[in-house]
Amino acid sequence: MSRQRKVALVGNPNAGKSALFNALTGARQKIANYPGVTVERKSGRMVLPTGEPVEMTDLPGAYALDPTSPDEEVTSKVIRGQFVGEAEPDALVVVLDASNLEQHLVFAQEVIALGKPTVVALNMVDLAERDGLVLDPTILEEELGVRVVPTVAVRRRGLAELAEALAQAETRHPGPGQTALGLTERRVAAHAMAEGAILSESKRHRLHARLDRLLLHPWVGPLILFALLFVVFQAVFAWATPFADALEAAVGWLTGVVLEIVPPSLARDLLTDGILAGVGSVVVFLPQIIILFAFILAMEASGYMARAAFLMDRMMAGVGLSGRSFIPLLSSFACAIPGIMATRSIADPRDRLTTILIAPLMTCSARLPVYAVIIAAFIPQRTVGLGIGLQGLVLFGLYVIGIVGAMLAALVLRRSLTKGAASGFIMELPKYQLPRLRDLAIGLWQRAWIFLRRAGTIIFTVTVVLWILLNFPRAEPGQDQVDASIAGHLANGLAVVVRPIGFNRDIALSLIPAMAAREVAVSSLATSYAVSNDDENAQAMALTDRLKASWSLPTALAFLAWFVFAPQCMSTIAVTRRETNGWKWPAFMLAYLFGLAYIFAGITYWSAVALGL
Ligand SMILES: Nc1nc2c(ncn2[C@@H]2O[C@H](COP(=O)(O)OP(=O)(O)OP(=O)(O)O)[C@@H](O)[C@H]2O)c(=O)[nH]1
Ligand SMILES: [Mg+2]
Repeated sequence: MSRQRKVALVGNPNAGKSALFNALTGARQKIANYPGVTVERKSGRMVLPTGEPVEMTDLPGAYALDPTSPDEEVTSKVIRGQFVGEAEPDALVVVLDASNLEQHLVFAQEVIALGKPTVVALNMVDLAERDGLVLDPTILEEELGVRVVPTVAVRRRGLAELAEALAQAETRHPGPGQTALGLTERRVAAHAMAEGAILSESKRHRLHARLDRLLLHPWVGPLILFALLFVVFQAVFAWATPFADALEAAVGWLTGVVLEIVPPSLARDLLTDGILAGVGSVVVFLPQIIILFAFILAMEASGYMARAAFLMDRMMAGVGLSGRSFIPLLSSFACAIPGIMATRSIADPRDRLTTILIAPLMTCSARLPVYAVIIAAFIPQRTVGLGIGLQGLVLFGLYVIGIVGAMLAALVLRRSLTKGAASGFIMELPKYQLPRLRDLAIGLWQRAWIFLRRAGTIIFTVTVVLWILLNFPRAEPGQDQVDASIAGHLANGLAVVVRPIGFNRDIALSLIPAMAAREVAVSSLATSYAVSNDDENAQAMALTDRLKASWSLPTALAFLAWFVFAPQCMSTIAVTRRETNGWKWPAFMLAYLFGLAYIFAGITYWSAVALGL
């Protein structure tokens, strides 16, 4: 029996390869409206109309077979069969953006010239039509010597024809006389071909040009971006509050039910103090996470995010980074791990290293529960004029401090350890699109699921282990259980180190387990308060009320400052080790971020005390 044949999807960034891959194989690869989304190859299975199953591979976008960045290198190696452990593809699907034909044809010619059985997917014909372009695929077929099938990946149009063409392409020999042309010749040919294939063109994209003039304006643009982000963080608090309150009430109610029906025992304590108080205190932040990601996903899908990258380019160049770093840094707002992986699209190694080192300063979504619980407890829920909520303002401020900290860190790094000139920015701007509700819903569902899965696995496990360490050995009568426990002893040791920056024993107790995941800081605070408090009435008390009762405002602010900088996440360190091939840089990252966290928490605490807060 012969092995299953392989088909690879190739094309320029943002052509719709991953969207086509998802449509053909039923996979759920991330797609977004900016170049450089896919940085690793991914495989799936599809069945051709002949009944033959083939293995489909989605590749990172590339501009040439001659790679200039690590993600392009993946593409180039896979296509040529030089990727270790991966067989050479038997056929290729070249994905073109029909509304950006001339540019995409440059790379398409290079790929077709390899002589493999190839089909061209003329994707995004809907956008081309919208822009008033009328295209003739048969003219392209003649010029390119391969089948050209119009598709709309996101509406599953043209998929059957594409599969049909693919089945035939596999049994057909590649066209004769396809000599590899140089870049300039291919550019000239691409221009001629695009000209020939475009039958007519209207001026409908004038509106978009006008929109770009506004959104990319040197000073109006950044203002709009700033205002937009401001609204996002206001919304995170204002809209989420009723839902978060309802979830909190539900957890409180459940705790009441357990206390009612389960007789007093250690098992009941584990349920109420460990699981409900601990994990429950994190899960209540689901609404905030969803609202934040709804904005991020909508900004990505509409094409605005790529404009934001353009706006930021100047500022990034100022600190020695290129706009290329924007997307990885942006991804780090969800989580530093995909962010650090996305640096593979940065060609310059020093650029890339700098971006990896500052990525953990972008506020990942795991910090949101920590920020939100402290803000809810210590920042009054009032407006500061013009209907601007103070809580949302503080949250916005924390994000801004993270960004400013990252830019300053980059500035210092680029003048010392990762010295070098900033490289140019070559990102093309995607077209504006209205976000599709279905894609938004899927994206939100995925984010919610990631969050809940973390709560159910890592946060759950760490909280239960902490609960055990907090409960043994048992306290003598009259002694506080936390003081008597193993965890309490460890925390008292660490407290000596963090007391100068205003941290109490309970905070010290939460810092070590929070290395597993930042949200654990919240669950371990909740659990330790629940364990040290035997009063059943107090057990139903919300974490925010307990915090208010036992922390001073300077301590709370210092805790926030700590979390802006502290590298409280093992997985980030692990992925940094993998991406930098060694322990040197992750060790450096840990040291400089903990150093910054300590210093800034200290400054915050002492300033707040001096101000009499
Ligand atoms: N209107 C329309 N949008 C599309 C079509 N195909 C893809 N898109 C959108 O175009 C954007 C880019 O799609 P992706 O599949 O991420 O592109 P890609 O080629 O995988 O990009 P990289 O991974 O960055 O190389 C996404 O916002 C998609 O929703 C299409 O046929 N029509
Ligand atoms: Mg992709």
